[in-house]
Amino acid sequence: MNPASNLILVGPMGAGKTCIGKRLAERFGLRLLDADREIEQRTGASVAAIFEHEGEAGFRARESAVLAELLADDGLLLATGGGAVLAEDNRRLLRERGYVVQLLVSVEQQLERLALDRSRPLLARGDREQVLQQLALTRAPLYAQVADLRFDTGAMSAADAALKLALELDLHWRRPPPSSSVSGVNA
Ligand SMILES: Nc1ncnc2c1ncn2[C@@H]1O[C@H](COP(=O)(O)OP(=O)(O)O)[C@@H](O)[C@H]1O
Ligand SMILES: O=C(O)C1=C[C@@H](OP(=O)(O)O)[C@@H](O)[C@H](O)C1
Ligand SMILES: [Mg+2]
Repeated sequence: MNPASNLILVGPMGAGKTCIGKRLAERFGLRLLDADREIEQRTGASVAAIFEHEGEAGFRARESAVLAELLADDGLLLATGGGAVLAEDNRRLLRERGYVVQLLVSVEQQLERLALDRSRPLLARGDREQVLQQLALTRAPLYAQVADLRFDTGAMSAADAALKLALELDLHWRRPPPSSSVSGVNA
């Protein structure tokens, strides 16, 4: 949706949604929310523990509920989890409630960035490269369905990626005017 007051980051694990999101939130004066952290806070358990005890279906149900709750608000920078686009209702919500940026990353870069990571349960399911390739195949079209803008995080640092993406957003993201100017009332 454009104009939109929320900025939403989607994309695969290791694309940089969480760490680029932090920098963009500061740059644009948005309230930073990370869907995974919000799920963990509400559940009192880690993402890995939720997968272990409730299965992926249990995690997805929690994820959908949290996305709906968080996106009732405005002025957010929402870093989603990589599977947030799986449910059609989630995709509709993301499109309706924000300007959606799809972060692109190659499987090679994912493998490098996540080499030491033990917190992502989907990466513990077998050969990491095969898992990531399979996820990329099935999910790339879903990210594309919701994206207003695509941004390749490529071979640059997270800090540089955030700076470059901010410049792109300055060009393309139309934010609604502050509510005071909409109503014509000045404090
Ligand atoms: N553009 C980048 N270049 C190098 N490392 C990155 C980049 N973006 C993210 N990282 C690193 O990759 C890891 C995963 O990033 P994260 O923001 O958690 O990804 P996501 O939330 O999309 O899964 C972190 O260690 C982060 O520092
Ligand atoms: O791709 C996925 O299905 C997942 C990605 C993770 O978030 P990040 O994309 O922030 O790593 C987290 O939500 C969970 O491990 C499942
Ligand atoms: Mg993340």
